[in-house]
Amino acid sequence: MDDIIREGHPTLRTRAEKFTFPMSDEDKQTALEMMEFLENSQDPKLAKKYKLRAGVGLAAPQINVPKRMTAVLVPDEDGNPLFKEILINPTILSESVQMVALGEGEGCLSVDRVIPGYVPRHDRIKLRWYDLDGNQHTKKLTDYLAIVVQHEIDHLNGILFFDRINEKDPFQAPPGTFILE
Ligand SMILES: CC(C)(C)[C@H](NC(=O)Nc1cc(F)cc(F)c1)C(=O)N(CC(=O)NO)CC1CCCC1
Ligand SMILES: [Zn+2]
Repeated sequence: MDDIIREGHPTLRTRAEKFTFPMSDEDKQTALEMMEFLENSQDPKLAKKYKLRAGVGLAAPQINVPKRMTAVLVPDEDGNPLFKEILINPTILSESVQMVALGEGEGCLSVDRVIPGYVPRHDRIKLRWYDLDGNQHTKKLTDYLAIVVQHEIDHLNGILFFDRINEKDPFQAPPGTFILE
């Protein structure tokens, strides 16, 4: 997974293709490797050894695979997986009017620079996705987990987090946006 493409690579600005089922073994293998990358990046020893930033999400376009799949691995305070899923053809069925933004802004595994500013996102979303076997799942997500998933789905649509930062005033978010510290 050291072949994470960086900002400037055209694949990061393309719309990824939907999967049809059954998925090829190759695509399933790629999905599992994406999750393995996140697990390794969150292992302090391995992260140190391979100089990895602890990743919580990775979208296939970031490894130059323009297909609609993303791995999400969000740990809880004890480091146990709060949400660990490979999302195939994820779609947001509904989203709250309430907006949220991380107080410290966002970064990206494909963006090697710090871009300050609030990234306004929906605080609650109803997510639908398929797993590697083609089973359908639906789940309501809130706060940080909702932020991660929206960040990853943006990658499937060629959107990067800084596209959503207010250009005139980076730390101005839409009125009522909940700032998550
Ligand atoms: C860009 C990077 C800083 C590596 C970010 N990591 C991250 O948020 N790590 C983290 C946070 C925790 F709360 C607990 C923990 F264990 C690790 C990340 O993976 N991403 C994913 C990405 O770039 N996907 O394409 C960026 C995040 C910004 C907001 C949502 C995802
Ligand atoms: Zn990213």
